[in-house]
Amino acid sequence: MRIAAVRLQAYRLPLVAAWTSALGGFTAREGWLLRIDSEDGRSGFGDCAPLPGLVGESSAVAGQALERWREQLPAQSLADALAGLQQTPLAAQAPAACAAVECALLDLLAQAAGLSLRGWLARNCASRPAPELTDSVAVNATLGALAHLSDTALAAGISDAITKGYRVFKLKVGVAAATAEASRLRSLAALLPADCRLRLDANGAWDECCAEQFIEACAGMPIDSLEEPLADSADQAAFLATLRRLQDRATFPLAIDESWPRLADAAESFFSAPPVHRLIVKPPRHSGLLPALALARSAAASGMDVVVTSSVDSACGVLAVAQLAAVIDAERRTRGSAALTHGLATSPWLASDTGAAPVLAEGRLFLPAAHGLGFQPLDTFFA
Ligand SMILES: O=C(O)CCC(=O)c1ccccc1C(=O)O
Ligand SMILES: [Mg+2]
Repeated sequence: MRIAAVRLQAYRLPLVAAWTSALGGFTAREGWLLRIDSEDGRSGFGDCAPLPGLVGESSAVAGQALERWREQLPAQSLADALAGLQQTPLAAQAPAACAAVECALLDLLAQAAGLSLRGWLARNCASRPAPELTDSVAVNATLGALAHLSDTALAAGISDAITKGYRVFKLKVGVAAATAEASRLRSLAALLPADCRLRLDANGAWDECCAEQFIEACAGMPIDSLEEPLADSADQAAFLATLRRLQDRATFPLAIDESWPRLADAAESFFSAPPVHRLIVKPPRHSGLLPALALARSAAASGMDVVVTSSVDSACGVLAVAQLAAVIDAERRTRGSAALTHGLATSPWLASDTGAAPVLAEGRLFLPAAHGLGFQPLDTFFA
């Protein structure tokens, strides 16, 4: 099956409230929806919305890469386009753009095979025998930055999330003083139902001393995990050694998220003795769903937990990551472990979207039954 046309549509989606973290924030998400039409009249979709410093390349680099692919892809077969995608230097230079192209190609291949995208991944790329998929994945509620929530707003946010069936609540920390944040968390933790946990993300806010103080202060609290406790350092060996020391002291998993790209070159030695217990996987950072699945499998084989998250992405981007989460969960269950909770409940942060976002209920994200990705853009896109 050949590619007939490639179309791009830029978008800007305002948030319902400002997103803040130790790495700054944003009030809107900007990116492109990519549509690839095949000669048989089907359309596949991909989302490209990098967040420089957090996920992927700059917008300028992403835009140029998407233009290049728009010129190069027509008349290629889907299989050739997919096989060639990771071979070009553009794949590493523009991982978010590459992920969008890959997603649209996989959408078309899965539709042509009469399979959901997760079904296609499970059949073509996952372990043998193909793991048994579920149609929903557990997700955390995404509450925002602790420092920017009043006690009242925080209590209301948690109680609303509990009503909606969430059991894991994600909060950004590292915005105010670490000791003050830890003592607020302690008061909050005392009010949580027994089966609920806090998932924290410092986005690299702290030096070793601060991180250690925070982690000590959290001892005994129902913490699911803490992402990126440690500020970037030019000395990679020292960074990893400090993370390892912090993980040894913590009673909960520490997670690597945005510092992965600097560690990826030494992935083999990293996975031979992982310094932390958890890796956050974001396909637009890793050039697509297939490289992200390969990375997730390396991490899982090393004993790490793998959590996939979106980055307040549009419905198209969230669906792609959620399809991957279903496959990662299924493989984890075949190893006898319970599925983890993923960071995919970000759509409520968007005041408008590119299409229908996946249904969130009972603390889970429900995947569409449709063949392919299951994304349909609003009529205003590609009009
Ligand atoms: O995981 C979630 O629930 C929300 C995702 C999230 O925290 C995030 C959103 C945008 C950019 C970076 C991050 C991050 O995990 O650091
Ligand atoms: Mg994070």
